Amino acid sequence: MKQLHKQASVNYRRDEEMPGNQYSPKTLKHPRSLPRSINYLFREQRLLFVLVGVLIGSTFFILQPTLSRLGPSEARTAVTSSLSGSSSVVQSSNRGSSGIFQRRSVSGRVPADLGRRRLRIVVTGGAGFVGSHLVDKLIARGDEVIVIDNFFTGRKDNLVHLFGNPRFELIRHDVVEPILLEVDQIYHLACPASPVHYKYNPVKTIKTNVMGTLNMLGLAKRVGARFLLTSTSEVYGDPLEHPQKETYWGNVNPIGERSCYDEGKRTAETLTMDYHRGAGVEVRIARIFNTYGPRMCLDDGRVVSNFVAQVWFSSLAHVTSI
Ligand SMILES: O=C(O)[C@H]1O[C@H](OP(=O)(O)OP(=O)(O)OC[C@H]2O[C@@H](n3ccc(=O)[nH]c3=O)[C@H](O)[C@@H]2O)[C@H](O)[C@@H](O)[C@@H]1O
Repeated sequence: MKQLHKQASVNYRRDEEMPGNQYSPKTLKHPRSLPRSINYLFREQRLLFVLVGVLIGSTFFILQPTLSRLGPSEARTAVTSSLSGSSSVVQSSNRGSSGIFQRRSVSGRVPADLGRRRLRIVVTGGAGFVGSHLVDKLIARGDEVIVIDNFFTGRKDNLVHLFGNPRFELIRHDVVEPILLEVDQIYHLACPASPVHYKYNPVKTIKTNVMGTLNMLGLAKRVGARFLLTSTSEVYGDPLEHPQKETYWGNVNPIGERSCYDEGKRTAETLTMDYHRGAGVEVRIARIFNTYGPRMCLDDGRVVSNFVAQVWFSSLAHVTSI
């Protein structure tokens, strides 16, 4: 303590002894340095080079997001027409909003014939009867489609015509396991639909409806994708109202043989609405009634294919409840 005190007094004395003992701030740089740097910039056309660099950079960043979404040939068209001063641009609305794409005319940024932004879409159960037709529509519309299917009732034959298409991908995957993909929209169809198939392994049927739907809704929430569930008229069970309106809640036996499907789809609808209300996921539910058409198996077990098969093979049609 004594020593410290001593040192402090020594320092004090030294300060006193120094001539001109005032606080001297750091000397400022010479004011002439500013015009000198401007001079440096103007010399040898340096400023011109900087400006040209900025122009090239910003042109690249403006065009890059558009070009990366196009195929090589479309990108070439886009570049050519934007260079030649084409006068149309397509601007998409926010993902969270209505999702309808608005066409706006702004001079010379994006070419005229691009239409709306290409979407990346997952279709679960896309190898099935309804799913494969949906995939065809989406591909024809110009979108990128990823099909996820475990081929329980679906067939590769339904999609084989798309195998060479660069906008099409097929993944063998069971939706009861989570999967992470970057997509804009999810069409969730994976589920056996014919009574013969969904009663084959009822526990798996309800697991697909609950776990599969949870996984797909989780994905939709994570990546901000819009979600569509294909539900069924079976959610009305043995209806007491005819025809059934959307507001009708149904009459379902929760312990019957069909309940793995009926209650499974009802739970899937509940989950869908809870993700919408709780997590803000944009959702759609489509209750499909009886469908039929090309790619449906003759032994599918649903009412129309049953009639056709019976008429085809025995020229007699029986009406039985399955
Ligand atoms: O009409 C309806 O209510 C049904 O319509 C379609 O079903 P659909 O195409 O007619 O039936 P399938 O041809 O059997 O297609 C189901 C697809 O899901 C697939 N799937 C099934 C089960 C499973 O666990 N995972 C899975 O990917 C199947 O392999 C198949 O590709 C929808 O896929 C069903 O969700 C909907 O309930």
